[in-house]
Amino acid sequence: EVFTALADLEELLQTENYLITTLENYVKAEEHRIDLLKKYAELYRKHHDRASDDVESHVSNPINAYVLVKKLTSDWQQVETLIATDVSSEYMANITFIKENMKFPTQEDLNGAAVALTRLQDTYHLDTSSLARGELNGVKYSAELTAADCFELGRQSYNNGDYYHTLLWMREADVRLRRDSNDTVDRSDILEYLAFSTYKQGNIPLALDLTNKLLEILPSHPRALGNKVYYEDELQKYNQVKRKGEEGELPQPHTEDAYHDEQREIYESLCRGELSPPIEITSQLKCVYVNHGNPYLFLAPFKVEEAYFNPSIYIFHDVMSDAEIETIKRLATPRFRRATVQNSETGELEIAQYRISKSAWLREEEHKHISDVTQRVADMTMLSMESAEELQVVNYGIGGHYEPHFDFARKDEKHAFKDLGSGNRIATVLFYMSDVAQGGATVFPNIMASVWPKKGTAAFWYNLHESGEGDVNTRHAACPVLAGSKWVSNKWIHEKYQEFLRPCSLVRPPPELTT
Ligand SMILES: O=C(O)CCC(=O)C(=O)O
Ligand SMILES: [Fe+2]
Repeated sequence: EVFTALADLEELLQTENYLITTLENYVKAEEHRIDLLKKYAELYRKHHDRASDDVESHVSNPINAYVLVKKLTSDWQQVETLIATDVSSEYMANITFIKENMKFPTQEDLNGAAVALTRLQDTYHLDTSSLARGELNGVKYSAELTAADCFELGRQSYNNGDYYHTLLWMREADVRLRRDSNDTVDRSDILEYLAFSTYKQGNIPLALDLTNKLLEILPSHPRALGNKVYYEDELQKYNQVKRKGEEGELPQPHTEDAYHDEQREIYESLCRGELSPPIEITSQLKCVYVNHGNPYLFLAPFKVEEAYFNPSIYIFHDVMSDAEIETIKRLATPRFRRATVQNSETGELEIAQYRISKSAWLREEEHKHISDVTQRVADMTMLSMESAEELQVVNYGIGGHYEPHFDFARKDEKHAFKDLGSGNRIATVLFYMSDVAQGGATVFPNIMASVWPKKGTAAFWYNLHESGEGDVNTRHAACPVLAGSKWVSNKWIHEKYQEFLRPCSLVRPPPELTT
């Protein structure tokens, strides 16, 4: 599928360019054919009208008689041939070739792109009408959506059983249709989706109301007639129950659900940049130059900023050059696959809605720039790269994200990493290889920390406590990308060989001995 990475979407523009050219050429060919037919028609009409002025004297002339017969035999044959000429096959063959040989989106892509848009809408609190105007947080990025575009978003949501977004987008389609009645969508279709989704959301009176409106437009609409009876019945039953006072209590939210809702709220607020760590933490955070006593780093020490303290999250500035980034992107792009996650029960790799991006792995031997990056990670972290994984490159497309997760394997994940022989993922170094126009932060909901992508910087944290126990506070997520393209790469460092290397802190002196 193509919607999961921006790199693929760029190729779609090229496909579209070929399609447009084919369409233009087809239109030209058809126009030429129609022009010829028009000329024939005009000529025939002219001759005919002249003859009709005086029928008898016209046909009594032998030359005219000959011309008339000839026109209707051999000349007319040409007209028929021209009418029957199939200009379309050649162009259809062209289109088929383009679809088969170039990147082309599928129905799943359409669905994926629609789901991504509704996810962005929720996470970033974007209202439907601004989105339809092509605005993201007040910045106009794109053309307006038509009523038909909004209708399709509603239809996709409906097919996913998402009635909440169906209603939002169908209402918007309706508003836009009233404004621009030239649009290619029928109000009756909008009303039908609105009525059914409203019913699904439990509002029977409104569903009935909408169905009646639909019947005003199309009085014999078969489904609407059936639904009207059904809604009226349901409403009657409901009213009877209410009169008897048998109404049960409203279901109370399950406490576990409430916990998850709260977690989700924190996660999304962090993505919107509305939360930060408490002042007790932020007031202690430092920015320092670090050389780890490594003579190579004396002249160009690392610029390190703390994003959180205990667990420490470090931000290293300017640790990946533009040239390295270009190499990494170039090598990874042709190898991109939809990113997978490990099923914690079966150990199988599978695709999931909660992780949407494309990724590829790069080996050190492939390019000096890759091995340079590994060496830099060693210098930054002072850890051994002996047991580290290859470099994972990730590109996020429209609404691409990775919901809150741990990078380390939990105890119950028996199958966790293929190579647990090298121990668990002790640390993560996450390189940002692009700036992101809007959205796309890496956020840590347990500690309310966030790191915003900046090209050339890297985030570094330990996933495990010194005991080897997983640190639950490292739970983190990649927020959906709202505007722009997000490129990152991960270097996961494992426990093996780090026994004597792990420093207590990168930026703080060891605690002083007290007497
Ligand atoms: O892209 C990000 O900001 C985080 C990615 C991540 O957490 C992961 O790939 O494990
Ligand atoms: Fe992660």
